[in-house]
Amino acid sequence: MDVELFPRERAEVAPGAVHVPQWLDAERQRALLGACRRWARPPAGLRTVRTPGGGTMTARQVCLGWHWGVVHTCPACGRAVRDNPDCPGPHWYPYAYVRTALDGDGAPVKPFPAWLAELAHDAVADALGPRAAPAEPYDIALINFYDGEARMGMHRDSDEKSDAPVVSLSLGDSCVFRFGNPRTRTKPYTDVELRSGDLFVFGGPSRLAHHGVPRVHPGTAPPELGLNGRLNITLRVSGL
Ligand SMILES: O=C(O)CCC(=O)C(=O)O
Ligand SMILES: [Fe+2]
Repeated sequence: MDVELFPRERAEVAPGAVHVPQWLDAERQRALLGACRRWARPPAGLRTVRTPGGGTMTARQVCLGWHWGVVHTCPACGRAVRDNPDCPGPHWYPYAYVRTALDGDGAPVKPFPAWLAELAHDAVADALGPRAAPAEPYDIALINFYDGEARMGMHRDSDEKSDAPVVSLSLGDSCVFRFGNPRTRTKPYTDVELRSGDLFVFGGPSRLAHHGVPRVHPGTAPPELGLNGRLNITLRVSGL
């Protein structure tokens, strides 16, 4: 990793949304990457997630603690569909947190380790202050792997029953992380470059803000990490 002439500064991107550059040092990044490689293996390993309407997400995902995925498939058309006018079947919001990889190999979700809950707690305390750290333990990890072509559309993390801040850790290639507002998927938003080792925490008035990843910059990972592509680990409190 190049040494910066001027270190990147921490920034409050929106109320309750803080970017802390280089929060994980090289050794902790390597350790977290090693854990992600173990979690990505079957059973209940890395999978392709379906989108409502019959497509697939370009980032592939593995979950810990609770599995987030498609639980309702339209009986008429077989797709994870919310509102398909061509389909005579009833439609539901197709996603939920469950304990098995229902839309993968059907195996039980891997456990959420205590050390990861501690890491999430420390991340919130560092980014937002010790009073912002929730009393309930962090118990969900969604780990997304992006190759150079992968993206993530604007969305809100709204399936949790807790308002505890979301903790996001990045490894590997840099990306453009678009952080918006709770009301619309469009402007106003701020584009932030997230690099390997960066922390981003969003809670309080920004807990339900729209966000997404419009672009990954291939080949920008620190060479000593040994990862082609980008991993993002989001840690959440389920409230379930
Ligand atoms: O990859 C990222 O930085 C964002 C991931 C995300 O928004 C999510 O998993 O819900
Ligand atoms: Fe998200």
